[in-house]
Amino acid sequence: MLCRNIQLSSEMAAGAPALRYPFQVSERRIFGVETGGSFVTTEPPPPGGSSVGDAGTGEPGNGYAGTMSSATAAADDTPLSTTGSEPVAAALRPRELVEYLDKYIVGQADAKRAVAIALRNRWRRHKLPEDLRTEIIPKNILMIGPTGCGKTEIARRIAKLSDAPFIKVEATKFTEVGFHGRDVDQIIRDLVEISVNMTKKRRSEAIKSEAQKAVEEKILQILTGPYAREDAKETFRDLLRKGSLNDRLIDVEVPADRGPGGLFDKAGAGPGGGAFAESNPNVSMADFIGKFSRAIMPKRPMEKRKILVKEAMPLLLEVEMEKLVDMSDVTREAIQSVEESGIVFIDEIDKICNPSDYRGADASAEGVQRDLLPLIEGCTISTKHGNINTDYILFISSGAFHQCKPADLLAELQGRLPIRVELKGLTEEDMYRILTEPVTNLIAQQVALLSTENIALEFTDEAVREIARVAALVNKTVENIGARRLHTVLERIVEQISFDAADKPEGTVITVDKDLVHGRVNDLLVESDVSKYIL
Ligand SMILES: Nc1ncnc2c1ncn2[C@@H]1O[C@H](COP(=O)(O)OP(=O)(O)OP(=O)(O)O)[C@@H](O)[C@H]1O
Repeated sequence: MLCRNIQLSSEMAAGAPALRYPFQVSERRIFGVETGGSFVTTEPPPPGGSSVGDAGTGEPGNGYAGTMSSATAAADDTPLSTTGSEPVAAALRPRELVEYLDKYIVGQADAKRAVAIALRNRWRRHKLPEDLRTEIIPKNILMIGPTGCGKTEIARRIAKLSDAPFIKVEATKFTEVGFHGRDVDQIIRDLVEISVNMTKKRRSEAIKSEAQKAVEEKILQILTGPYAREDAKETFRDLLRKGSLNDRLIDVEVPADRGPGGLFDKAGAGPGGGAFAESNPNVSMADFIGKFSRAIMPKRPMEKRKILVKEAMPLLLEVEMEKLVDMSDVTREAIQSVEESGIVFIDEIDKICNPSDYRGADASAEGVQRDLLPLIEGCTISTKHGNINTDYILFISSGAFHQCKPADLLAELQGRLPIRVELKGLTEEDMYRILTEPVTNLIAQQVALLSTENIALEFTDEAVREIARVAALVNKTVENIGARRLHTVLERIVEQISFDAADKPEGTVITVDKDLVHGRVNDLLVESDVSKYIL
């Protein structure tokens, strides 16, 4: 492919203030290499596979030089669980779980280990005889570390890996002062909703191809009649699959509240003109889940209508899926999944805790701790899907503990958070590693985004180091928001490129080098008041 190499770096740096950092030309490593016209990445080995672990432990930068596709990111997030009650991920050894986490999160070894052990303990507990199993409660975790250093990310990743229902809440939401005091039981109710949706989605995915087959048969029967010869039917099947019959009108029985002029508006992608109408039966799962959840409750009236094949397909698919997924099974599985594998992440727990020498009258903070206690100790919460026992839910609490210490929490709560792990603040070197090592790191994401416009975006190693340096500096001088700073700095650097990309000729190569980074952020660094608002 012909690549027009635009030295955008010098173009953009031309108007930039004089460089204040003497920079040496060191090894010039380019990140984001074009391969055969598209960006691809080395597929990370499957979590739990024997080869887990290279990316997290290799030389910084190796993990992403090159390439990435959005498909990779999706594949990587695929959970391992299929069974709900005993997730496959829990069967991974702690070492493997840590190696998996290493692919996404830099450093924070203690926290990774603690979470990996907690997950493994779930698996161990399942192996025990029932009388002993009921005695063993999860060892909840207290993560202590500054904002943006990876606390939530560790918990979220492990939940995703094990397909466990996961919820993050801010403890401060429950303070009694003001008008917005919330009922802590709502945490569990929300978790159940999440679990029901996950289970529905899992089950729907599992039966989707079966449902599609049934729809195909139904439409073929309408088109060819009940006594058609097999070979004629096969010809029609071919045409149907190719979409050649999409605009044929057929008489079909569909739910009365669907179809043109029916319940779905255009935004809802109804067959009256939205995405459904344009698509074939490969309805997006998200679309389907939304419609499906409305569809499954009461039995809906059906009506015979004359509609196009392409309109009938999604409607019939809905009906078939409705038949195949049993909602009472979904609810049962969802509840079991919450009770056995649910993870509740309570952030900012330090904000509902008063320092021991505090003499004020803030009863609300302690009140919230008292409210949370039964949940964490184990109790039964009633939800619209049924009662939930919280005994075996894993609670991970976290906080920076700048103003107070874990010992200032209620003694009972401390007892329920027996595992303490400290996460470290991120250094400049950590920032560099975060930019380069995780499989879906920020640089690879930018490269992938622009590759959709057939633009090859490259970052020199020096540029990446400079981004890390700037992020660490702004964190130090303005406010420490941890790795979140990388987003703001990087966005500022690529903003112009992103804006112009769609107007560039295909195959354009854009190189971000140290000069370009300076040009974009240097002025902000000089005036920390400005950087406070912009970075
Ligand atoms: N050590 C790390 N490695 C890779 N990415 C990280 C790391 N730390 C933070 N990040 C990224 O920074 C963002 C914020 O991290 P996270 O949500 O884990 O913060 P946190 O420690 O839970 O802070 P807070 O308590 O403020 O929520 C996420 O996008 C996460 O991926």
